[in-house]
Amino acid sequence: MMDTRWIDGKAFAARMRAEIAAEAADLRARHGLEPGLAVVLVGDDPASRIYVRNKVQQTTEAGMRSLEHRLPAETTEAELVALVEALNRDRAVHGILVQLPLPRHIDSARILATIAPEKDVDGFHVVNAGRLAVGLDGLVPCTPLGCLLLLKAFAPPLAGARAVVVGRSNIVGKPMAQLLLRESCTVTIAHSRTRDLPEECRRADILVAAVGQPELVRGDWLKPGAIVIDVGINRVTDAEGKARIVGDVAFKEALGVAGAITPVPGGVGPMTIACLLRNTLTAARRQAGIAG
Ligand SMILES: Nc1nc2c(c(=O)[nH]1)N[C@@H](CN(C=O)c1ccc(C(=O)N[C@@H](CCC(=O)O)C(=O)O)cc1)CN2
Repeated sequence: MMDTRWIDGKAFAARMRAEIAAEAADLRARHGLEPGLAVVLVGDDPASRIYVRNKVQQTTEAGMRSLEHRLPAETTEAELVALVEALNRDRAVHGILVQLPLPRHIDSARILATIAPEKDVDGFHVVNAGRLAVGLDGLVPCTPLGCLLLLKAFAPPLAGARAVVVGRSNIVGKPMAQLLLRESCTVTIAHSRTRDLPEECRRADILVAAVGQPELVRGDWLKPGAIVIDVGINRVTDAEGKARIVGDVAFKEALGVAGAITPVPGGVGPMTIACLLRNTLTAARRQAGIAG
C-alpha cells in the first residue's frame, strides 16, 4: 500500500503570505507604494461573507490596503457597473475583486468585463484569459495558480506528466489546463459528458478535480502514485446529521493509492486567497512601473 503524502495548503499559504508581507513592506519603504485591493460583495450569501471577511483580514495583515464595498442584494447591474468604473479610475486601487456568485439578476460576465484588465486580480477578464492562452504575462486566476504552486512544490518535474483536469469552468478548469500546458504537461480536460470518466482519470499522473460534486472521484479511479489536487468545497450532511465540507475526491479511498493529495479543508482553499494577495502585489508593481 502506498504511503500517501498530505499536501498542506494551509501551511504553504501561510508561508506565501509572510513572503508577500515582506515584499509589501519593501515596496512601501523603497517606493512609498501601498497596494490597494477593493473587494465588492453584493448580497448576503453566508459563504461569500466568510470568504470576503478572510480576504479583507489577510490583505490588511499583509500590510496592504483593503477597501470593502458591501452592497445590498437588490443592487442593480447599472449601479454595480458604476461602482466598478469608479474603482477603475481610483489610483489608490490596484486590484478589484467582485465576489462570486452575484445575485441572479446581475450579468456576471458584464461585470467582469467592466473591470480594467490591469486591476483584474481574479484574472477572470477575457483579456487576462486570452493572455494566459497565448503565453503572455497577465493576471492568472487565483485558484488554479494556487494549485500550480502546490504542484510545483510537491510534484516536480511537471514536464511530460499526463494531467487530467476534471471540470471545464472558466474560473478553474480551463485556466488550470492552460497553466499545466505551459508547464509542458500532456493535458486532458474531462467533464460531465466525458465517456468513461473513471478510465480517463486512471491515466492521470496529476489529477485536478474541480467539478463541485461531493466525492465524485473514487479511490479506484486513481493511478497508483498519482498526485491529486482537490479543488471541490462541498457542504454535505453526514449520516449522523452533522454538516461538514468534503472535496470532489473520496479522500479516505484515495489514501493508500495516491502519491500525494490535498485535503479539504486545508488544501487548495487557503491558496486562493494567498494568490489573490500575490496578484494584488503584482498588479500594484506593474501599474507603478516597478519591476518585481
Ligand atoms: N471573485 C471570486 N469569487 C469566488 C472565488 C474567487 O476566486 N474569486 N472563489 C470561490 C470562493 N473563494 C474565494 O473567493 C474561496 C473559497 C474557499 C476558500 C478556503 O479557504 N476554503 C477553506 C474552507 C473554508 C470553509 O470552511 O468554507 C479550505 O478549503 O480550507 C477560500 C476562498 C468562489 N467565489
